[in-house]
Amino acid sequence: MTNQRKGRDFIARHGETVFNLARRMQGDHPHTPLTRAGFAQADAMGAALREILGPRPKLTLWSSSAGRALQTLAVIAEHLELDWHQARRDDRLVEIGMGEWSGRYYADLMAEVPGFLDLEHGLYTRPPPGGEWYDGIAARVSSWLADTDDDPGDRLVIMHGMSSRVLRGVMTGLPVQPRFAAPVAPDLPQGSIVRIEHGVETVVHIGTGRGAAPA
Ligand SMILES: O=C(O)[C@@H](CO)OP(=O)(O)O
Repeated sequence: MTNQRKGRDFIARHGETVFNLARRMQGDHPHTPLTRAGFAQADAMGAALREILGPRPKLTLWSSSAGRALQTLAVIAEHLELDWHQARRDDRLVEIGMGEWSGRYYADLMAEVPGFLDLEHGLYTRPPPGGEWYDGIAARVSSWLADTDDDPGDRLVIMHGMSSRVLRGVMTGLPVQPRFAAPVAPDLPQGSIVRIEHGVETVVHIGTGRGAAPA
């Protein structure tokens, strides 16, 4: 499926959190706060978007309902002189559900479940127990895309390492990767922003953070 929207979509991952810093898995955990590095990444994202869009752009603001995404959006909105309270949030934009792995340290899980992480792709090799798999993410982000297809003009969407890669994969029409059962776009450092227009992706800002996993 490719995106039918006429406007441009700017898609970014939230800034670094205390869990990212500690190499803990947060998944759909509702709130883990940003670190100072995370605020600096959000600050840089805001400045980059202001360079591209100017002050008070016509932009529909969307965010994952997770606190770390909303916190990142607050900093960006300040740069753009937009009202954070106008942002719309949706649970279909949250990070992969990590089930029993939620809150675990990557190092502990690597010792307990060797091979659970595909280090080359920065993705899991199996669904987390009680969690979600990439086809589930593709289904929920596709549902969000279908429901919001008639959003006017440009949009900014703040989400997460893995779920943003699946959304970007769906929007750019990448093939389903059998190993992951979903289309998954390449990983980008935390703090990066892509623009997708008519199904074509362009990286408009490269962040200084880490990749999706281990975060
Ligand atoms: O939830 C997490 O631990 C990571 C996984 O990639 O995602 P994010 O930090 O982007 O929310």
